[in-house]
Amino acid sequence: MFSKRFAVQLQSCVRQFCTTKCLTANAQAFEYPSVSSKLVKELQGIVGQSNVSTAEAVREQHGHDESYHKSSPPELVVFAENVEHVSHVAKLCNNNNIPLIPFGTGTGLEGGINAIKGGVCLDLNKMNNILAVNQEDFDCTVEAGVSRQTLNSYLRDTGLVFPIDPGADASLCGMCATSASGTNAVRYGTMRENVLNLEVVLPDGRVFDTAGKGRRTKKTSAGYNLTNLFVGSEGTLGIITKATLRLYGIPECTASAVCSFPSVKNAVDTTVNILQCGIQMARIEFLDEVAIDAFNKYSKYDMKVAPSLFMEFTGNEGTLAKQVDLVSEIVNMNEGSDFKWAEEAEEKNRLWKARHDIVYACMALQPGSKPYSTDVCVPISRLPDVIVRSKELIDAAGIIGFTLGHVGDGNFHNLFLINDDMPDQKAKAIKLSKQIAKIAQELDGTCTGEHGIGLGKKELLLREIGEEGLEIMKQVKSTFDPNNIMNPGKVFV
Ligand SMILES: Cc1cc2c(cc1C)N(C[C@H](O)[C@H](O)[C@H](O)COP(=O)(O)OP(=O)(O)OC[C@H]1O[C@@H](n3cnc4c(N)ncnc43)[C@H](O)[C@@H]1O)c1[nH]c(=O)[nH]c(=O)c1N2
Ligand SMILES: O=C(O)C(=O)Cc1ccccc1
Ligand SMILES: [Mn+2]
Repeated sequence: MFSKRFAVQLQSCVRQFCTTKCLTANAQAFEYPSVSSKLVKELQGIVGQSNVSTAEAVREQHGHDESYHKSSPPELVVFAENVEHVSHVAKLCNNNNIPLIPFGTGTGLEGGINAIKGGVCLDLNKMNNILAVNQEDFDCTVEAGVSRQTLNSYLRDTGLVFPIDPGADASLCGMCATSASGTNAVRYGTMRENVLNLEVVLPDGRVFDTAGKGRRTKKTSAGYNLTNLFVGSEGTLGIITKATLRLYGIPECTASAVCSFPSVKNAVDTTVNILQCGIQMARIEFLDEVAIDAFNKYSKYDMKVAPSLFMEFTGNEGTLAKQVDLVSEIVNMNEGSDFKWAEEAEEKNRLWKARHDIVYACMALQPGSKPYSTDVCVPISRLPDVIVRSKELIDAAGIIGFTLGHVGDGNFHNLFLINDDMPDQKAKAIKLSKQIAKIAQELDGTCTGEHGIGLGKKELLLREIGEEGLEIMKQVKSTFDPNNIMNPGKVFV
């Protein structure tokens, strides 16, 4: 019997021996072989010449997401048009030990698409058909490249909506891959609660449906939950080529409001009180005074520069009025003031768009900067503690940090502005981010509520689930991806 170590050495010798003409010089430094011109021709044979690009601009565009992580362009980009393309490309890469990185829309915030080990980026945007909308069953099935806004525009006349809203117009399968959520998870949950089935291509080319072909039930007890194994897998297990998603009726009535508080603690305590009273809210968002200042300047508002809550209520006329009364009472009890209501649809849309633009609002304060984000989530009772402590750390570090987030879920972000010309900012942001994640973990929370592990939080994942947990995750990965070609270098230390 060969020992495992010997087998790995042997594999690496074979790889080196097999490496033919390289496309990029720096790919030589990686443990994976470079993409040979022979392989390029084979890929062109699968997807057609026009669907393979080695152009510098295309590679660069696919080498980074919206995070602070430095760009790592893939050796080439392949555009798939259908699941057969995906299957053949995966198999070819697998047989040649070439890294394969699925690409949605590149709006991720943890460096998930950066090709740090070289290889092939598989862009799925050309697979953009909405395959089914079952109005009477409240579900739909979309191909990998369909974005959230495209789906919702398509649904406009049906009275239905796909509500999960990370702000960015991300691909829905990318949102599955990162287990995205956003402002209205309080009411609708995250991607985990809203995916009924996924079509997945494994690295060996097999295509399968995680809940069984054509299944689209709200409930199932049939075996392991393979669907949710792929939700949040960040491209490390296989390629999601189709998603069957839950839809919701647009609520009869919606009301949005903002209000201000004398301190961060008052605002967060209000959130905790509202949730502990069991009041059904659609969104409860927090912005601290630094974020409100950026919000006012960028989106032309004149809110009081103070810690604030943005809320959304949904229901019918009767239920809505009761909720609003109760929440107003809790707000007053916590010294909240300056209640402002957005009633017209236009006004509400403007308010929530401005909330979603907050990252750009903060970045506008330091043009050319990139956002460095924390993304912790804690049990709701621990939220005041972790937010107050994180703000104290930020003040002590002498760096500009914005605090905002989906406090109704116990999930919040600190945003630091990173300018490549100011290395001390980056060092401070990295240190703070780790400190805050560790505080969250100590308070029974997680280092990421919605952005994922990607490149920057691998150590924190180990800390969160321990050596054994990580080892089990690695075993799961090797079952699906024994050659470790799927998005290597991500998630696992
Ligand atoms: C301004 C702004 C604001 C926000 C956010 C981004 C930005 C720019 N996000 C983050 C982002 O929108 C979210 O992570 C999306 O789910 C990413 O979807 P993309 O299609 O862009 O995936 P992207 O292309 O960035 O890929 C992300 C990861 O998923 C993998 N992947 C993509 N498509 C795949 C597929 N079909 N099969 C397998 N793997 C695949 C990739 O390999 C990578 O690891 C966010 N998020 C959030 O949850 N809440 C929020 O509030 C926000 N807010
Ligand atoms: O706005 C949000 O809720 C986000 O998740 C985006 C984000 C990006 C960078 C820093 C903080 C938040
Ligand atoms: Mn968020």
